[in-house]
Amino acid sequence: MDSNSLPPLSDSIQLPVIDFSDQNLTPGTSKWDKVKAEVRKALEDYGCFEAFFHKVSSELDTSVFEAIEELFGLPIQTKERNVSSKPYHGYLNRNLYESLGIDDANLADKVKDFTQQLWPDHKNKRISETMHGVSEKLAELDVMVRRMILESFGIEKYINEHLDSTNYLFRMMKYTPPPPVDDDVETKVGLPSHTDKNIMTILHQYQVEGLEIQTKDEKWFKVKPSHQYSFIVMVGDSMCAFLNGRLSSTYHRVLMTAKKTRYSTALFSTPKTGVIVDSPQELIDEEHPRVFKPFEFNDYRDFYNTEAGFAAQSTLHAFCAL
Ligand SMILES: O=C(O)CCC(=O)C(=O)O
Ligand SMILES: [Fe+2]
Repeated sequence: MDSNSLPPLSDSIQLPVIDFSDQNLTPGTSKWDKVKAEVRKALEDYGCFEAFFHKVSSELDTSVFEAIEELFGLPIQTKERNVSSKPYHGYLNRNLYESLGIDDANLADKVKDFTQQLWPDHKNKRISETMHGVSEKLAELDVMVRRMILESFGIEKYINEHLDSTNYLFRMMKYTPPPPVDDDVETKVGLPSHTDKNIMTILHQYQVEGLEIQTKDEKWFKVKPSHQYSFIVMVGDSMCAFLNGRLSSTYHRVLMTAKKTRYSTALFSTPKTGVIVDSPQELIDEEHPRVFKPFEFNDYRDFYNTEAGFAAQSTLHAFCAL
């Protein structure tokens, strides 16, 4: 989370809304090409957009919300059993922010391992099926978006290799409202300003707002989704590096201006251990010289976990700019 001084409270922004709910949204169709152009434009302008995605039904959304409330309601000693060897993958608890993580959340057995950590006796099948169900659906959205991005840059021949080189982390977040007496902006920070380090992120907030993004002119805006069931899709640093800087990752943060507990979820597509994040030669030429040195994602995340990495204005530039 890069250090940034905090400006006054922000206005709202309506991000471009892109509809992924057409059953016939398949590669090669005119509908696909239209949505692809919208995705490219929104990501160039904002590094993120709002997606409508009917495959996560309102029933599934409600089940996820109930499951999250139940998970965070567990005793802290139980939640602390959600451990991982990778940083930012297990249980975290800082100030207003608490979060739990499921690695490989699109794989049923891995989600069962997670619920077994928390409920060793009965594994909580209901919750594991819900979390696996939503992760699987959101992974479909992630694949569509990434396919569109690669096609739009004329590098679709790398799509299978690119998809095979990533896995999915699903995180659930809980933000507690700050004490009502204190009106200092700093005490409202749920999550400080940062760019995501992974490939793409799909965020969902449950009714209580708080997510803010920084636009290219460095102004902060509250994200106001146009619909309760929509998702915010964001470019992460690894996608930025893979595309030789052609799309930028978005600075975002959570400010707890609401007086209610806020829950959110995120599906992160992330380079697998050992994968080198590098731009295809097609994206490097005289007009677009190479911007970043190739890197192994775990080294990048480890750098972010150091004092220098955390303090850097841009972790990506501090780590691997040429
Ligand atoms: O809770 C949110 O809306 C944002 C979470 C986030 O930015 C993150 O987990 O990286
Ligand atoms: Fe983030």
